[in-house]
Amino acid sequence: MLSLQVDLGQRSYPIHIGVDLIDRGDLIAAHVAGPSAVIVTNTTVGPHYAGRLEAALRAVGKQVSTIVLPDGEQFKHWETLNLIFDALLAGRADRKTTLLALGGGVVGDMTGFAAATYMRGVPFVQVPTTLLAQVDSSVGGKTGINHPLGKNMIGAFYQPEAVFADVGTLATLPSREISAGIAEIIKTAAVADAGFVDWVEDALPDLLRGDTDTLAEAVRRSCEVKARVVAEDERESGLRAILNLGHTFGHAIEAGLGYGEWLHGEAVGCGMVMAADLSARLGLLADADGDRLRRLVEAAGLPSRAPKLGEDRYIELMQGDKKAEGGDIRFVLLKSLGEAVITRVPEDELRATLATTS
Ligand SMILES: NC(=O)c1ccc[n+]([C@@H]2O[C@H](COP(=O)([O-])OP(=O)(O)OC[C@H]3O[C@@H](n4cnc5c(N)ncnc54)[C@H](O)[C@@H]3O)[C@@H](O)[C@H]2O)c1
Ligand SMILES: O=C(O)C(=O)C[C@@H](O)[C@H](O)[C@H](O)COP(=O)(O)O
Ligand SMILES: [Zn+2]
Repeated sequence: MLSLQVDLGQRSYPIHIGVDLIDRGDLIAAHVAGPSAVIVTNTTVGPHYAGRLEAALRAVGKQVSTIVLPDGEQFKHWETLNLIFDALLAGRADRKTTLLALGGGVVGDMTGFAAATYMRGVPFVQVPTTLLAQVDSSVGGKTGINHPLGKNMIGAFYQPEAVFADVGTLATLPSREISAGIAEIIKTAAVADAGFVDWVEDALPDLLRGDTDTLAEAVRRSCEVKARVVAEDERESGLRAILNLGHTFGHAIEAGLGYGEWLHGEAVGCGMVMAADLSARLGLLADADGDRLRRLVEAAGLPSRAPKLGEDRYIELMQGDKKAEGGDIRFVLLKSLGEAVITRVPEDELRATLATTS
């Protein structure tokens, strides 16, 4: 096992990365202050892993119950969130109850938001089981749900007590989901670490075949970058927005097609290619670097051609982006593979990118 730290003063927390961590009741229970824990999972992950996590916590004397949510991005909304509240209230969960998010980013984002708001805040622990959740969503405290008009539009910044990234759980993850996780790895590298981009290119075959050591190294390197950015700008008043590379386009694709049609990682992969096109068009990024990013996205098994939603529809959806100010869309663009910049963009250049990439 190896460990990193997210430095946020009194709200600092560890990220543990290793194999079979969900069996480590001793380590996990150290972040369950009261006598009770409630595992929140879904119908796919629960049958694989909830029993092991329950047994591990009971073995160290914790009372444990489990809430099972429907599976899918299309269920990341109010009604599903309410299922968590219904079960917590029916089970008389109190303020000392710790929630454990066992699953991918959807379970993690909803469990975190439930923890932020149940009785005005109870502790929660992230136990991410997708590559995407281990490299990105379990870290940093962005929690929330989708709205038909926009992605992650209702939520809270609320940090977990700890993150346990058990890379052994990735053995049951479908290959399409591995590719989706690689999209966020590429993003993290592209905005902050040129050496990491080189590493991802070399490691890609091993990542795609699910080699445990390579996956663990990708989780470590990604979390190292994310922890650094979050420690500097927890609430995205500036720097943290670089972690949104590809998301302005990507969120428009997700909402425009209907949540769950494309995976979040697929939309981000394609969104990065669109952002690179726009960066090159504005003279910020060399064409060769844009091509290199597109080749990496495609080699990772991700789409690089955007769906045809129509230019006006894309623009309408992107105007609702959380980075927009007074209706002006702000984009995370690239100056090189390893350095990002956040800027407004002339509409004709944006339309040119939409026309050529979709
Ligand atoms: N909070 C953040 O900072 C942040 C960052 C990135 C993404 N996100 C959010 O995360 C979500 C995407 O997360 P995701 O890609 O993990 O999707 P997901 O949570 O939908 O999980 C993907 C699929 O894999 C299944 N699954 C999970 N673990 C498994 C395992 N070990 N074995 C077999 N199947 C498994 C899930 O049930 C689901 O069907 C999006 O809603 C996105 O907005 C949030
Ligand atoms: O942690 C962040 O900050 C990110 O932007 C990470 C993204 O990968 C993630 O998809 C996040 O949920 C997007 O945030 P949003 O504020 O644009 O909804
Ligand atoms: Zn993302």
